[in-house]
Order: sequence, then structure tokens, then C-alpha cells
Amino acid sequence: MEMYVTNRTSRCSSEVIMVGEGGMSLRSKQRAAPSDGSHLQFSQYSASVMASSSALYSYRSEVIPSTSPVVSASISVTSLRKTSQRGEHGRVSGWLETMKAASPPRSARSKVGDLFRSKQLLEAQYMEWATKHPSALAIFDKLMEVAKGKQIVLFLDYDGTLAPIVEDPDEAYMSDAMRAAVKKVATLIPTAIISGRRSDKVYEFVQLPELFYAGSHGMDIVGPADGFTGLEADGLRSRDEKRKEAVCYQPASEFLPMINEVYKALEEHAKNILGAKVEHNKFCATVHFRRVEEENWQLLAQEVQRVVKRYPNLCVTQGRKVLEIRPSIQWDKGKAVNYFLQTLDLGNCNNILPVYIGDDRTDEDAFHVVNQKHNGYSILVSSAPKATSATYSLNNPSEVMEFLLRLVKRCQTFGEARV
Ligand SMILES: O=P(O)(O)OC[C@H]1O[C@H](O[C@H]2O[C@H](CO)[C@@H](O)[C@H](O)[C@H]2O)[C@H](O)[C@@H](O)[C@@H]1O
Repeated sequence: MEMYVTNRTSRCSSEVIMVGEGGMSLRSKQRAAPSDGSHLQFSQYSASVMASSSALYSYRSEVIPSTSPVVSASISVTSLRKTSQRGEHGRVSGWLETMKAASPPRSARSKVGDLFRSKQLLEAQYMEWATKHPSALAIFDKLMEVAKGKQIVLFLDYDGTLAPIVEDPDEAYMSDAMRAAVKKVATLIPTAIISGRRSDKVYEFVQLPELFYAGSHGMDIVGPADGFTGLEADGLRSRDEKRKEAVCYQPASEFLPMINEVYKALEEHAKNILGAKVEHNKFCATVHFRRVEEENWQLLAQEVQRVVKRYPNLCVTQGRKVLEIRPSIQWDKGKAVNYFLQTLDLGNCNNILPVYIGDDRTDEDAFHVVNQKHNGYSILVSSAPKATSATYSLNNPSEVMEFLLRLVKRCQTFGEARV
């Protein structure tokens, strides 16, 4: 099956078909909302997506910078709402078929021989994929050679990157060892966490005032004021106690009442589906499928559709066994990366090297920006072959920690992480 994604200019129609973890797929066609009037512009991009029946998938993408000095691209704005134009049932069925193809019934998985063969197959597929996305640990010295004399700026996703994926999103704790590694690196390199969660929730997990935070997929930014350097960041406390020194950027602030309303409606609609959970991520609402029996996924997706179609200014994006309902504005994790770089006064600096580490589809926006605009390092965290524009890979959060510690050691030895 071959799938195409196209998107041109900031006021455009886009058609996206995606296959994700557990084979979740979604197809939609929508008109993007007008620009929010910020200094950032949407660029052109095109990509093709290919997926095999075994739910292995990959895509090639290309970003064509506009003439604007600040360019970024988005790939993930999809809408279940518009799906209804093509027939909701057909679309949801297609989505479920792909999802089930990636999760064969337990009986089929239980045979030892089958398990062994599929493990071997997966390993071979991973190795092939890893030749295209080399391990950032394996080529660490080479990466650092290129970084010599450059200001590294570090961007980290949270779930699946700093903390392992778990069943209950309220229990996605990072380890103390990871916290210590992030703390060390943040004392040497300007570091920000860009998460889909609400920023206060991420801060609750991370507990490090040394960092900058952007929650709600970059729609809730706590960053440095002009002339404020990365090493002086004071986490979320800057919001209350050091307001003068911090900048809060919330490009979707007018959507807050709407998201509150949608959250309540989703909770109401999902309450009778066993295992379903709705999370309020401030500027988006996240519906969790992970603990829902597969036979109820369709029901839950239909409930989401039912709610979202009442809100023409909202759209649905996908993550790891989640559907996320968010404002249809042109803002994403990639824009948040640019925002941080600009407020750190590094946006137009040739001497910077942004490093972005993330595991999910919404991180792809940031990978694009880091690759195309800044020639930086984009690193996907994944233990399975995955569609990505990230150049490099790390297998899991433990490898992320190892990477951070090597970065620390390297900075301490050479003192070159900051210009
Ligand atoms: O951008 P991120 O920091 O990666 O946040 C994306 C979503 O992460 C969380 O959900 C994911 O992790 C959960 C805990 O491991 C897991 O149960 C869920 O299936 C994953 O999708 C978070 O709960 C969401 O709100 C974030 O949007």
C-alpha cells in the first residue's frame, strides 16, 4: 500500500494517511486554519508514505524552505471531522483493519515457533532500518567531531524518550538516574523539554528548574526572556516567581474554554468504555486507547468523532495509542524549537547545533525543523522500524540516558558545548 502526503503553503488543503504504533491509521483531508499571525511561517512540504501489510512503514519527505528566514513544516494536522465526508464507517473500519494487522490475535502469537520467527524477522527489519537511521551512540564521536566549536542546544520529548511507555499515563515516571543525567546536561547545555502533556504535569514528573518547558505540543511555552541565557532557566517557577525574566507563549490561549468543554464531553462519551481515559493537556485533550480492549477501539473512535465534529476549529492528531484533539492552528513542536532558539538569540546563528530527541509522530515536526533549517541532529527513539524523518536513532530511554551522559562527559572534557 502506498500513501501520499501533500501540503502547500500555510492556507492549504492537506491529505494525510498515517500508520502508527499498533497500526493505528487515519486518513483525512482538511483545510488548514489561518496563520496565528506569529513571526513563523509555514513552509511547503511533500512526503510519500509507504506501509506494508505487516504494519512496517516508512516515508520519505522533503521540505522546501520558503524565502522567510524562519521556516518550519508540519505533517501531523489531520482531522477525523473531515473523515465524515468520505464515510465515517469506511474510514474507521480501515483504521481498525490496519491496527489489527499490527496486533495479531493472541492465539496466533502464542506458538513458540511463530514467536521465534517473528522475533528474527523483526530483528532483521530493525537492522535494515538502522542502516538508514544509525544509532547516535554508535557514531557519537563522529557526531561530536562535527559539533566542535558549536553551541549545542538540546530538545527532549518526555514520554517514550525520558520515561518508558507505560499503561497508565499518570504513572509515567522518569528514573532518578535519568533525572540526574538530564540535570547534568542542562547545567552545560541549554535544554528544553517539549511534550504533548500540559507543562505543569511534565514539570511534576521532571522536577528540574534548570530546564525550559513547552507543554501541549509546544502550545504552552515557558521560556527565557530577551537576553536571558539557557543556563539561567528556572523551570516553571519562572512563571510565578520570576515573571519578569520569563516569557510564556501560548499561541492557542483563546481555545482554552473550548478545550475545557471538549474534555468534559469526551470524558462523558468515554466513561462507559472500559479502560478509556481522557487526559486534559491544557491546550489539547488526549484520548487513550492503550488499556481499551481492541474490540472497543472502534466504539471509542466513534465517540471521539461524535464530539469533535461539533467543533470545526479543532482537529485530531495521532500519537502512540492516543487520539489528540487540538486547535487547528499552525503551531507544533517544530515551531516551539524555533521559538526557543529565537528567544535564546540563537535563531539566526550559524554556530548552533540543535539536537532533538523524540519518539512520537508529533516529534516529526521538530525533526523537520532541526534537519532543514539548522542542520542539526534529529534522533528518533524506537526499538522498531518506524516512519521518520529523523536522521539518527536510539533504541529506548536507557540509550537516551547513555547519550546524555556521553554528552556531559564530552562537554566536561572539551568544554565546547557552548560558544
Ligand atoms: O510528547 P510526549 O511527551 O511524548 O507526550 C505524548 C503523549 O504522551 C503520553 O502518552 C503516551 O505515554 C503514556 C505513558 O507511557 C502511554 O500510556 C500512552 O499510550 C502514550 O501515548 C501522555 O499521556 C499524552 O498526554 C501525551 O500527549
